[in-house]
Amino acid sequence: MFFYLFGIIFLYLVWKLKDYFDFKDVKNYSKTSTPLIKSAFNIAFLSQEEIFAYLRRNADRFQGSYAHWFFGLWSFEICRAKDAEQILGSAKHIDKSNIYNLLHPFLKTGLLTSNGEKWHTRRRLLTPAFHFDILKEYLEVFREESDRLVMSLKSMNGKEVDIVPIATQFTLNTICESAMGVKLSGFGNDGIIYRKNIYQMGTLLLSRLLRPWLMSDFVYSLLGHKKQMDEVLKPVLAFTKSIIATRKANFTNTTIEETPEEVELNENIYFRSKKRRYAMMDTLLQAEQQGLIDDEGIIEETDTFTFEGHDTTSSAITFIILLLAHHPEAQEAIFNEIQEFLHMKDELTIDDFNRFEYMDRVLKECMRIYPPVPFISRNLAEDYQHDGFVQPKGTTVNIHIFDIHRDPEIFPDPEKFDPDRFLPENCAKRSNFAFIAFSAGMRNCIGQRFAMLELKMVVSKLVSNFKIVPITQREDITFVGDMILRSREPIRIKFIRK
Ligand code: HEM
Repeated sequence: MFFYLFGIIFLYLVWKLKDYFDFKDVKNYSKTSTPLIKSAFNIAFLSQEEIFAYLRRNADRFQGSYAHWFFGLWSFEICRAKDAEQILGSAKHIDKSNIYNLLHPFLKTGLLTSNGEKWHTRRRLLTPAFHFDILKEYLEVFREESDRLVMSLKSMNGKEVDIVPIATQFTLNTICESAMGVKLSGFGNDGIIYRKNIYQMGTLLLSRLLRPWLMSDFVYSLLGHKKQMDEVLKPVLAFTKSIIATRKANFTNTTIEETPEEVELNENIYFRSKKRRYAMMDTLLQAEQQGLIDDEGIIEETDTFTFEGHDTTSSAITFIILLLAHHPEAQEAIFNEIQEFLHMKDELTIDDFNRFEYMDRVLKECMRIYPPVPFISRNLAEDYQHDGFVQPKGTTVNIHIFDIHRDPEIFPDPEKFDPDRFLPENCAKRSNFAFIAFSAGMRNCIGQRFAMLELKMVVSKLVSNFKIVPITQREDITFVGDMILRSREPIRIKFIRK
């Protein structure tokens, strides 16, 4: 096996050496990190936490964006807002880089991973699923699930809890109900296995990404990694498939029962049925009836929404709670803001949530410090000039949201929690690309408003019912390199009933 591996790596390096000489311009660029063979091997076998730290060290060393040469692959690593603006603000560089191909066995080419015409068509098709009227329906799901979360935390009053699995279960419940219209409780242990295997997949993906010789499907399979990945993915893919089947059966039954007038009415409000709550998947099922998408398409989008819609929000909730726990003054200010809006009524409306200015600033500041998606990646559609050097067409550009959010020139004392950074007058002083937790430009997050509403609902319920007390200290957190921001250790919190 070792002999095989050595041979493959050697052939790969000889083949890639040509690229090194092709990229003459970048090679002379002073901010270039070119780990030589020995250190490149060290990087390839770094642990998840070491790779996260390595990237932060590089951002620090170059005090901004830099070029990176790693096993024959050139990439441009963006750590500053002005460079991110050049890429994300352009209508040209909208294609995802090859890194996303690693997600194909899981998400195929759904909205997150597709490019070109397919992406345009799907984005148009799915945008109505986030219409204001529909968000109102999701709000009810968020309310029910947040109430359930509060009940469960009350039963653990004052005890130390690890918030990570609690947040993940909450967000998986909400996405299953709002995206797929089914309650997770009806699927036994499937949700738990799904969550566990998504974590394992992240680890396997990173190890493939760090070892470029594994990019070839042939080599990946030859060395036995594909089998391992297939085993991890099997229950994940089966989980969404079974949910789609359940919803599909209901969808067909419901449409048969409706009168032509009802069908017309439902179509006008994005296929919402009066008989049951709308789910994002209904948009896809309706599109299927119109011949705009096939079975495969429904599966890839459902997998995409289930994954993107729960793991990101779970990371966001985890770190929002941690920061609130460390800032009782912010908990109190949010509570006071809620009281102003609750005046004379029991529950908050979608308009109230949209008017919460202070809470909005707190959530953004939390996602600035702890962006749930720490990096994204693009493929340059044409040559790109940077600092007098040309990054050639086809180069992978990695945009490190984590480092962009820590640029001390834009966010002085970046680790300090200061929601006032998001006061309108302060936002006006900086680039629109300085805070990009939801990315920006044409390929920004389609679920941004959905996510903000979910976060505001759960935060308002938690702050109204509990005093949130920290156990984990911020400086004790070790982050791991993954698609989503995760801590190696549990994040421990106490919820004390008010
Ligand atoms: C706090 C929560 C969230 C954060 C921080 C977040 C962040 C992001 C980011 C940074 C991207 C760009 C990805 C890239 O360029 O590779 C993205 C794209 C996307 N997000 Fe989110 N997201 C969140 C919640 C959601 C939710 C709740 C959904 C679905 C219900 C969702 C669905 C998507 C999809 C489908 C894309 C791909 C959009 C496209 O390429 O057209 N996200 N998100």
